[in-house]
Amino acid sequence: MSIRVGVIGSAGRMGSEVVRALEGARDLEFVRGITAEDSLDQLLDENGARLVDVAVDFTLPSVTKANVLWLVQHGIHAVVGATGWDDDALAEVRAALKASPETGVLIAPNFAIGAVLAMSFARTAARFYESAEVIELHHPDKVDAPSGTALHTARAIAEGRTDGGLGPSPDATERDPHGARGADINGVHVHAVRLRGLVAHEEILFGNAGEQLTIRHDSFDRVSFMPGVLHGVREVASHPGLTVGLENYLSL
Ligand SMILES: NC(=O)C1=CN([C@@H]2O[C@H](COP(=O)(O)OP(=O)(O)OC[C@H]3O[C@@H](n4cnc5c(N)ncnc54)[C@H](OP(=O)(O)O)[C@@H]3O)[C@@H](O)[C@H]2O)C=CC1
Ligand SMILES: O=C(O)C1=N[C@H](C(=O)O)C[C@H](O)C1
Repeated sequence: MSIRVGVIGSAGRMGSEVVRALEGARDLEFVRGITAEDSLDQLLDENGARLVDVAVDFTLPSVTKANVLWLVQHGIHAVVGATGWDDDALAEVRAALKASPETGVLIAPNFAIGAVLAMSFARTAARFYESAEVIELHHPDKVDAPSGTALHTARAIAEGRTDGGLGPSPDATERDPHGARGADINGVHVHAVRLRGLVAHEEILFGNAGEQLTIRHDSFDRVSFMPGVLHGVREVASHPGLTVGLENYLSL
C-alpha cells in the first residue's frame, strides 16, 4: 500500500522538486501540495480525517515550526527540510509529541547523502586538528545565514573537539569591528558566501602545523536532495518522536 504524502511549500524551489520526486516513486502517492495561499486543513477530509500519512515541509524558517506543530497535533508524520530551527523550537516540538507519541518527526538541515557524509566525516576528524572552520556557499535567494547545514556541521565539530579533549582553536584576533571572523558557533567559526550561480556548497577546513584537511560537498542541482527526502518519507513512521539529522536514519 502506497504511503500518502503531502508537500508543504510545494510551489517553492525545493517543494516543487519534492513533488516531482514523489510522482516518480511507485511506492509513494503525492496527494496534495500546500502553498502559502492554502490552509493545512486541506490535508484533511470533510470529516477531519487525515488525507496523508506523511507531510514534507520545505517552507521557510518563519513558518515551519507552526506547520510541524499542526502536523503533530493531527498525527501526521513530518519530514522537515526547512531550516531556522533553534533549541527552543525543537523543545516545542518535543513537548507537542508527548500528546502524539506515535508520530514521527524528522528535521534534517541537509538531505543530500554527500552532505550528511561530509558532516559525519567532519565529526570524526574534529578531534585530530588544532583548527577547524566552516565555509558555506549558497545562491543569493537564501533567506537565512549561516545555513542549517553549517550550523549542524559546526556543532558536530564542537562535539568532536570536546570528546577529544581539545580546547579553543588558536586565534590571536584582538580587533574585528566588521565581523570578518564570521559567526562563532560553539567555538567553530562559520562563514557564509552568497553568489549568483551557486546552489548549495560547504567546505570544512581542518588545520594542523604543516597540513590542512578539506572536506567539501557540492549540490549542483536540487535533485541531489531527493534520495534523502524519499528515504525520510519511507522511514519516518518507524521513527516515532523527534529526530534531528538524516544521519540517524542512515546508521551513521
Ligand atoms: N534540508 C535540506 O536538504 C534543504 C533545506 N532547504 C531549506 O528549505 C527551505 C526552503 O528553501 P527553498 O525551497 O529554496 O525556498 P523557497 O522560497 O523557494 O520555497 C519556500 C516555499 O514555501 C512557501 N511558503 C511560505 N509560507 C508558507 C506556508 N505558510 N505554507 C505553505 N507554503 C509556504 C513559499 O511561498 P511564497 O514564495 O509565496 O512565500 C515558497 O513557495 C529553506 O529553509 C532552506 O534552507 C533548502 C534546500 C535543501
Ligand atoms: O537554502 C538552501 O538552498 C539550502 N538550505 C539548507 C541549509 O540551510 O543548510 C540545505 C542546503 O544547504 C540548501
